[in-house]
Amino acid sequence: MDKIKMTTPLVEMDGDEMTRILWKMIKEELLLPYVDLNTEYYDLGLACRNETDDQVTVDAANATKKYGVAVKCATITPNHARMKEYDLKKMYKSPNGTIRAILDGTVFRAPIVVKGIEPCVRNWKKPITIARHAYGDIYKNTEFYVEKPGKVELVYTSENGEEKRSLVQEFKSPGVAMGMHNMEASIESFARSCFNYALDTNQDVWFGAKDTISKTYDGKFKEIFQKIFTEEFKAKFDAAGLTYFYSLIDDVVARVMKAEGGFIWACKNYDGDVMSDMVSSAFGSLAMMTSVLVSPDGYYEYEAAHGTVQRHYYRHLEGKETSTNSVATIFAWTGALRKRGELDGNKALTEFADKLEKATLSTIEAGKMTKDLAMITTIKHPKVLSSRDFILAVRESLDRIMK
Ligand SMILES: NC(=O)C1=CN([C@@H]2O[C@H](COP(=O)(O)OP(=O)(O)OC[C@H]3O[C@@H](n4cnc5c(N)ncnc54)[C@H](OP(=O)(O)O)[C@@H]3O)[C@@H](O)[C@H]2O)C=CC1
Ligand SMILES: O=C(O)CCC(=O)C(=O)O
Ligand SMILES: [Mn+2]
Repeated sequence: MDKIKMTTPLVEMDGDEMTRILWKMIKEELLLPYVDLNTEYYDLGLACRNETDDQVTVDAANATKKYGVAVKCATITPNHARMKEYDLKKMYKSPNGTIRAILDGTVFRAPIVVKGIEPCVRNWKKPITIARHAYGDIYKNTEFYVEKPGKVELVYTSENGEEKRSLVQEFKSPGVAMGMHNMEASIESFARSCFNYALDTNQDVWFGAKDTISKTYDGKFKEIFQKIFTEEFKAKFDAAGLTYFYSLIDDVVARVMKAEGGFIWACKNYDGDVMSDMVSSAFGSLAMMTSVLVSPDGYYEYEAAHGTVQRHYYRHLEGKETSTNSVATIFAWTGALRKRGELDGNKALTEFADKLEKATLSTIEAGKMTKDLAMITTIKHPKVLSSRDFILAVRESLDRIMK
């Protein structure tokens, strides 16, 4: 069989730890045998970020703007422990924060639903899609440790030198302080992408923020969502029988737990980060959630919602067998290949992405899965596979489908 050709390169961002191991296996076993992979490769592994003073991350984000579609492996965001472990020149910022700040947009995260893996929240009958604002807030903050008594102020200086200041805290003893921001234009495009996605997928939109406490910051999110909804989307929502619902974030969290699912939950950046892990884990496993960043300029970055699975990697380094679930990383590749195929009118590539997803899900439905799923499946006597054996089982299934 001839390999499927690709006309435009896909931006490939490699990553760290266990997901870097899975990345290589997925390419070797599930992609390269069938596709003449045309990627522009960026190594976002921590060693290379350190060598390039993190320039590689910026280059990868700019390449995504050039070609339109990227696929990213999970990466380490360094903390003090990682500084020592990797002998880093500095404590680099999150590559995801850097890339999302350059591309802007909304991250859509939806659970991968498969027979035999039921949500542990009994009343969830349909998937819940998290729409996470990808720009700003704590992911683009500035913060410091206050060592001695003194005053921390927030100061704004306009272009012609006028100042606006407000006291953050009069410190009598050591503490911490942080400044963060967001942009009206980014919040507007976040709102538009949520409402457009709702119309495309025929789902309601729920949004929660804490406007009673954060009257100006969260209040602005609430106001912009309502304005965009009323002015641009209400008529279309009415015609489609859909609704937009706003409430305080804590009320929304409580309601989500009692709901049936089948809606888009728009979340501010941090809420979406945390709640997507809660939703994916309750739907089955952290490794069963897709994630795509859709930028207002029409760029797409596909990834898994989970991290580098550090604990499994240390087992791997000790020479022990691991059973790490590669499904979300496989789906990051299929999402990116499908989008590349759609943009290039490359039907063979789009169909390949569909087949690889089908092969992955049918492997699980046949009772072959990694440990995280085996612990919760309703399938009797599941076969627990190692990281590699699961990918090989998907390969067998894919070979059958591709014939
Ligand atoms: N998008 C990204 O690039 C992200 C990167 N990170 C980075 O990842 C690193 C590790 O973060 P951590 O908090 O451990 O989060 P992880 O999401 O990597 O893992 C947390 C735990 O979830 C379970 N888990 C997650 N993914 C899988 C999988 N594919 N298969 C099986 N189990 C899974 C494991 O549980 P158990 O051990 O019980 O089996 C694991 O220990 C950090 O350095 C962080 O900076 C974190 C989040 C996102
Ligand atoms: O970039 C990071 O450090 C964390 C990212 C993350 O947790 C996510 O994308 O869900
Ligand atoms: Mn996260």
